[in-house]
Amino acid sequence: MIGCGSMGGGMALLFAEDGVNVSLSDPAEEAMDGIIKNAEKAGYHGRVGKFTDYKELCNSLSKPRLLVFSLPHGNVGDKVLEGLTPHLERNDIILDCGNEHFANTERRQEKCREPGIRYIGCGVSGGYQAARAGPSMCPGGDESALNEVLPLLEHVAAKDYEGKPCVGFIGKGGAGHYVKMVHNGIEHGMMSAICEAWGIMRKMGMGYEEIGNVFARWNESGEFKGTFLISIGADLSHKREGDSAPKTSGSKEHTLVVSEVLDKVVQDITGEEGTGIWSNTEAIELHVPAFTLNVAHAFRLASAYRGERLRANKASDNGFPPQELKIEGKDKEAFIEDLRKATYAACLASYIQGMNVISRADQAHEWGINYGNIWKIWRGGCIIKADYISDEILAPVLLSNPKPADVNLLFSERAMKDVRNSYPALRRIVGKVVETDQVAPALTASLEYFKVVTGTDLPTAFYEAELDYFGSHMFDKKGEEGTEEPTEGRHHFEWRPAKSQKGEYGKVWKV
Ligand SMILES: NC(=O)C1=CN([C@@H]2O[C@H](COP(=O)(O)OP(=O)(O)OC[C@H]3O[C@@H](n4cnc5c(N)ncnc54)[C@H](OP(=O)(O)O)[C@@H]3O)[C@@H](O)[C@H]2O)C=CC1
Ligand SMILES: O=C(CO)[C@H](O)[C@H](O)COP(=O)(O)O
Repeated sequence: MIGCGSMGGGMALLFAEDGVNVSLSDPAEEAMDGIIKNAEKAGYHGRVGKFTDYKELCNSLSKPRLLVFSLPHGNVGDKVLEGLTPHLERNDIILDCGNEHFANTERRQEKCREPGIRYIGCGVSGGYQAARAGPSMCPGGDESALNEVLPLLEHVAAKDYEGKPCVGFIGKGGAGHYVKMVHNGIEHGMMSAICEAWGIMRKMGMGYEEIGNVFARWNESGEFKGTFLISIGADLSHKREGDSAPKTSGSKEHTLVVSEVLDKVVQDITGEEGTGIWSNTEAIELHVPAFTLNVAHAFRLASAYRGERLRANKASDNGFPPQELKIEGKDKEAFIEDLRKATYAACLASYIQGMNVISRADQAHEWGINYGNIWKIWRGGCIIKADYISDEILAPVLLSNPKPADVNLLFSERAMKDVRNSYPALRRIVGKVVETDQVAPALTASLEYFKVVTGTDLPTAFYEAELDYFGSHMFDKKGEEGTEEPTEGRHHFEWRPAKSQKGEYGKVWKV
């Protein structure tokens, strides 16, 4: 295990628990000592050892060697690979379990081709708790190498509610890391919608624990049945300082922990993680409309700059704070039901947009993605696990052995039945949000998304006319054949001929 942080440490113990001898490598010796101590405590006697030298580390492994990376993305992995390569042999396998950028993965796969090292890019999900108990695993690259390690991975991976392992070959090249990256993009859309619903309930005067109880109910049945992010929302809402762990410094015993958390999401800016940036960049570069994912990302970026928000608040004479929402009795029940459906609609939008990014990339890179295996790995152990969405929305499409172009859930009558069913609630919630200045960027963007992507008469007609006016960018005309594809229009109108300041005409147009 190269990299013994929160994920690597958990996975090292997970492998040891499964009977595997694990050799650790990490610049921090105390991190390795901590893992060895925990392994001994758990009864995995002598199964975990530490190494500070790559040669000794590689000599400690049976052949073909399996090296698991759990490292920060970028240069670190390149340096580690460079250091290890002289001590590795043909057919050794690297299983990169970090959140690495797929282009780095493919570059390293290329580099490993000549020495015959097989490099698998394997996103893992579920956080550090799942690293210890069994994560969802998303491997891509050399299928023959994966087949060699699959029995081990199937043993340790998370299991879905039918006991099936949440791991399977995703596709060639960097496909595994790509799908994990988009998993995180979907995660961001869902987390944005869920926190927005939480913020709205707070403005309804609801207590933290009362909101937790609402999330617990949402998680029990209906469209949010078995949704990991909703279930942890329910759980965290009740956690108090000193309950199960020493209290956080400066906090009072028994304070609800969530009540003390500041409103900043910073890891895009600190560079700890890159998946949110990469998945949005990919959506834009592949021309996939991903309203919810893009806006969720911008929302967390804006949240990170607290100092700037404070200054802008002052400059704008206290900003535009959300008003209290006074909704009581039966109206409150109905409003919370609308909020549930609206939040679900935004989560569904996130899935639709994420799957569209994956299928577009699959077509571009010809990875031959196994969509049935995406369904399988997202069934359990991962952050976007959502039983209802998995069973009702994803299964009919992803298990039909679809061509990438047919993966678009917007074409699925089953998915669109849910969109139609939740849309009126989403509209009512966004209406209230606008009226009372609630903060709900992902919910609002999702409403716009569904309107736009199903719309057949968009105001972009006027946009196109203006583009042609100043840039002669051409346009298609209503009622013509062959206008469905995103190809350049066939008409230009000379809206205002170019003239010199003296009134002389410039370019002469053929019309
Ligand atoms: N945290 C999470 O929930 C999840 C994280 N991931 C991904 O898994 C990877 C690891 O994440 P996480 O465990 O949270 O991060 P950590 O920062 O906790 O762990 C990374 C570890 O790698 C070590 N490291 C740095 N350089 C080297 C090196 N040259 N050789 C060996 N080890 C090195 C670090 O040591 P030091 O601290 O001393 O620099 C650290 O112990 C990342 O790619 C992350 O994106 C994936 C899924 C979930
Ligand atoms: O990969 C993960 C989960 O799937 C990690 O938890 C990761 O740290 C989340 O970070 P980000 O919100 O920046 O994607």
